[in-house]
Amino acid sequence: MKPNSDEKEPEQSNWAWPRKTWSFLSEVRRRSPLIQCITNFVSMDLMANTLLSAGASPAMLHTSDEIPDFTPHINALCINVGTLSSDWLPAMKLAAETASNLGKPWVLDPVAAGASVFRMNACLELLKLKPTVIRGNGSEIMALSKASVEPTKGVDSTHESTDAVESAKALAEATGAVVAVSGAVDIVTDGKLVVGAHNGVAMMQKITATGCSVTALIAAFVAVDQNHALEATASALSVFGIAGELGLRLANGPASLRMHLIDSLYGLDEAAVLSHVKITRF
Ligand SMILES: Nc1ncnc2c1ncn2[C@@H]1O[C@H](COP(=O)(O)OP(=O)(O)O)[C@@H](O)[C@H]1O
Ligand SMILES: Cc1ncsc1CCOP(=O)(O)O
Ligand SMILES: [Mg+2]
Repeated sequence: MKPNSDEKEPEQSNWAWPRKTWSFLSEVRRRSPLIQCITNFVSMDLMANTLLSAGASPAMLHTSDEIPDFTPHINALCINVGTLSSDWLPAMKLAAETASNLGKPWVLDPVAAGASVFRMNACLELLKLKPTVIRGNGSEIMALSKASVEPTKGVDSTHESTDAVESAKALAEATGAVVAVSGAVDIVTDGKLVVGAHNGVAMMQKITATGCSVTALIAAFVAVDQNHALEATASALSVFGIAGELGLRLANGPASLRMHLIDSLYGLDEAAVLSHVKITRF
């Protein structure tokens, strides 16, 4: 029986999400999309292991010298400005431009976007290259939406994701991207529809690079169906959150949660996904 009576919009009604999410995860496992990640030094290991556990194939290639040969063969690209420096930015732009020109999806993680003028300008230049999805925490999405540089707590958020709903909608409208704001509730919007993914546990914030890693997971989900980027994004956030929920049952703290989250993501089965996905209209 359906858990709600939203007969008019079966595609978006709550009962459809668990099946949709399972179908995305199954496709990632079946097709093992190749995901190029140009990411910060902190996140490289957890991001690559997250992608492998989900069934995708990560490649952390970041030099401009290789992009013309390699990027045309990827299924999606993840760009993360976490440890940005001026010598890395041209490669990020070249990879994003190559992906965009070839119609391949790419996802931007604007880590600490509002922390400096250099970082903000880099993010604004990357936005011009048409990311398919932008995923940040509340403070990052609010700063990027207003293009405002002001004292921040760096990579951590001082806002709830729900504080950033209007900023996320405005950013989605302005860029044409699907925008995701992570937090206790993960918000996902294309500028009109807003959905919330209610999975995850607070301790995930105590593991560095969980945000970076879920952005890469979004790239893997979008890679298998780029025409449904909003659904792919919400599904990836929900799956990562469920891995955190199941992982916490076995964990003693952040270090063991990191390990059990990866194991839980690897072992997620249909029954667990169908019974745990909590995605609703927001
Ligand atoms: N309070 C919370 N409750 C449940 N899940 C959370 C909470 N805070 C963050 N998460 C989850 O942790 C992951 C990283 O999100 P977040 O900490 O917001 O990103 P970032 O590391 O970029 O700041 C996401 O999957 C998010 O859903
Ligand atoms: C600590 C840190 N410093 C620069 S990038 C980075 C990792 C940030 O990872 P996340 O955004 O997933 O918390
Ligand atoms: Mg982050």
